[in-house]
Amino acid sequence: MKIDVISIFPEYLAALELSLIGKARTSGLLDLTVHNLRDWTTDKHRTVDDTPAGGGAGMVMRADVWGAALDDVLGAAADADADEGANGDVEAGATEEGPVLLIPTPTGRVFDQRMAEELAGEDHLVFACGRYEGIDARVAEKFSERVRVVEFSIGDYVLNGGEVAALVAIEAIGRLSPGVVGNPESLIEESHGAAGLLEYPVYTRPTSWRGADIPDVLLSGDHARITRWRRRKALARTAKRRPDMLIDRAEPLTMEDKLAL
Ligand SMILES: COc1cccc(COC(=O)c2cn[nH]c2)c1
Repeated sequence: MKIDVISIFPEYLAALELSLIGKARTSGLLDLTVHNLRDWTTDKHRTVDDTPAGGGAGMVMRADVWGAALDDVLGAAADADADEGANGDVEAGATEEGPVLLIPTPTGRVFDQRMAEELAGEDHLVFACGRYEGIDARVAEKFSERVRVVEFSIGDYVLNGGEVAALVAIEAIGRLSPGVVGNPESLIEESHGAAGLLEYPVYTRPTSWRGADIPDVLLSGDHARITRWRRRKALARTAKRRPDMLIDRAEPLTMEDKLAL
């Protein structure tokens, strides 16, 4: 998978050189490049923003600078000159192939494990990290004529820029890419995973710690019993903390599940 990130603070993305994502980059599993948006400016001061049309506080990021950067980074898929059909119509919008342009924004669709799974199957992701009051709306509008554009939010709060949201999404997506996580098994029982429940509580040595012991069942060696216990704990935790996850389930609850609630 190829990932490009465009930001005025490329050093913010240095965390992607560490740990699993860092190893995936070294091994070539993940081809990740961070770009400085200012490299596409043409003025002496390398200006990327201007005052908001219609007034208001703060600054807005310029469409011309973002357009130049995205034309380069998205490559052929986003060629600015539309290919006209025989009757002169501009070719219809974005296709299911080609790169996906991802824009972190408080106004976006909420990023969740489903979206991470969908995006993990893509060949090329381009993250446009906005700052200030955001990016000129014509950028998402015009590029959506050429590529798939996903404006996404990582939660209902406002950050100073999209870099942190891009780090969250890249980690959530990257770890699902084949080969990035050593043992794919560990991806199955996770919270928000296939079971559609929060994960059960986990324990390890020491067996006894400050008067609290590991639940006996986990030391019993009876794997069927352990599996049942873990399912019951996952259900109880989900019912208590995220009852919304028990409604409209892809995986309906079994009778044993319902009895455990
Ligand atoms: C592109 O326009 C803007 C405008 C304002 C802030 C940001 C940074 O993203 C967030 O604040 C965010 C992302 N998910 N939850 C919050 C982007």
